Amino acid sequence: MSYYKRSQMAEYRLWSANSLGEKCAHIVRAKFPSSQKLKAILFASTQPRGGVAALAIILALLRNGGTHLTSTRRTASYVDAVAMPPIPTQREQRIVGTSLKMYFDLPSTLRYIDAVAQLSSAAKQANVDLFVIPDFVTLLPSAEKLKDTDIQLGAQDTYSEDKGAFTGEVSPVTLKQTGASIVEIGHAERRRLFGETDADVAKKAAAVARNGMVPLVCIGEKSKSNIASQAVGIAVRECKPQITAALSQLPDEADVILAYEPVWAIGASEPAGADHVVAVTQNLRALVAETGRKGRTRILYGGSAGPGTFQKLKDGVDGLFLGRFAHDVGNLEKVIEEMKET
Ligand SMILES: O=C[C@H](O)COP(=O)(O)O
Repeated sequence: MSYYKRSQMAEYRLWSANSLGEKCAHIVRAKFPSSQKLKAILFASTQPRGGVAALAIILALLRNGGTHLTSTRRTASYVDAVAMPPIPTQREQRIVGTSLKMYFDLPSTLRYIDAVAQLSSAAKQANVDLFVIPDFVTLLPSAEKLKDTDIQLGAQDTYSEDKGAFTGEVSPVTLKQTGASIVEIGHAERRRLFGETDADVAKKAAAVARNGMVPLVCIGEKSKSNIASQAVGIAVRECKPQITAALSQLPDEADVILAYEPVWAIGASEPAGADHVVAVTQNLRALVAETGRKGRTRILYGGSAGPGTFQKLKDGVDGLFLGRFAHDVGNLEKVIEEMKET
């Protein structure tokens, strides 16, 4: 196969698979002169693990200023002469939302939903998708309050079967009927307190998609290393089976939201470090890219996030999943405003 054809195919692999590809290609296009761009793409294409390799190479290029790519012996001047087709650089629509967990009673939840409803036009103007996840009991009145807004309603969990003798569980069919369009599954608290496994979460993901809603799959590492270089590897290793299990049960074209929440950052005084989150989420994006799935995958960060967090993480995530720091609706408003500016 000609170098031209191979480089085209390599670039196609980078940008057609998903937003990781788009972002990688964009980085290469923006940062490097023609010969290096082509070499980077060609080099990535020769690697056994496509997207992951591509990302590693591109990150390496960014670190060393684009001067160490001469190991692509086969590229040479032949490739330098090739003109590449335009690369799409569109980013994912940003998204922010909050789960109330079990913090509020019924009247407080309804007051909260009223306040969130007021943010609909701000979110629209900022081009940010906004969602809110109250408890099950408050879903119906919340849906009523949000019906004239663009705000999406979510549920905090679901059962994996549509109907039957499952006392105490809530069917995804019923959730859909309330007006919910997002269902959170696999939160660290459910995994820890209620023993949910990756297999349970995967079945729930399938149930959510089967009923026409988007699964918001929570993932995150329990272990924390103080050695930064090790911490990223640990996180990716722990998150990988969580993602793989969920995606394995989802139709290829189903949309999914992954909420990356390091377990040790949930309920803390501050979010995980930005370098850590960006490195981990870029790796997770590469993992998803490897699957070649067609559905839209957006990645959020959660864990003590609030105003000021998104700006630091925007190279890795498409948005935030807020907890306590959104209990003050003013903070949620600030986050939306910040997403508009970044
Ligand atoms: O569901 C949200 C996350 O678990 C984050 O909660 P948090 O911000 O209160 O730590």
